[in-house]
Amino acid sequence: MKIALGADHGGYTLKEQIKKHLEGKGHEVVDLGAHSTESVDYPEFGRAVGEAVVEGKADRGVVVCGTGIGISIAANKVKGVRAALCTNTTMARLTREHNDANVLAIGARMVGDVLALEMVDTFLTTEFEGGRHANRVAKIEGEEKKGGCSCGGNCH
Ligand SMILES: O=C(CO)[C@H](O)[C@H](O)COP(=O)(O)O
Repeated sequence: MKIALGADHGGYTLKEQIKKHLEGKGHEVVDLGAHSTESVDYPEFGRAVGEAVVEGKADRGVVVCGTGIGISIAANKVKGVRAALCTNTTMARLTREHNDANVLAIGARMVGDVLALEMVDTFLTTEFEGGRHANRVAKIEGEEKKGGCSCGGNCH
């Protein structure tokens, strides 16, 4: 699989570990930064990963910041992104099975490295269940089309 990775300074070290882990398993990694622990702003990295996924430059994305919160919010601003902040492997599995999440968000200051790598593996190996969940994901996509304005999707 082709995986886009992004992190701020708080997530940089874990992002590097995830990169090594994924490459060791034969995945192709698209590393969209950051490239050091120098302080940076997480929104640009969340956006970069989100765009890579919706533009088909990566199959899925993983984003990391200190809590995982800011970078997941940023990634979710990109239309078509369903970024899920997870803190355990059950969430990582269920967000694939039920939400068809395409970006996994992790808080490097919140979870240990071993758990983080397990969540990544679970996220990448779990398929969307479809069925009743497909209707719900379609409704999320419908909300995106409305674009937060009153046009009903006509102006986009
Ligand atoms: O978790 C984050 C966003 O949700 C950031 O990683 C965090 O806010 C960075 O903080 P600092 O600049 O103090 O290292």
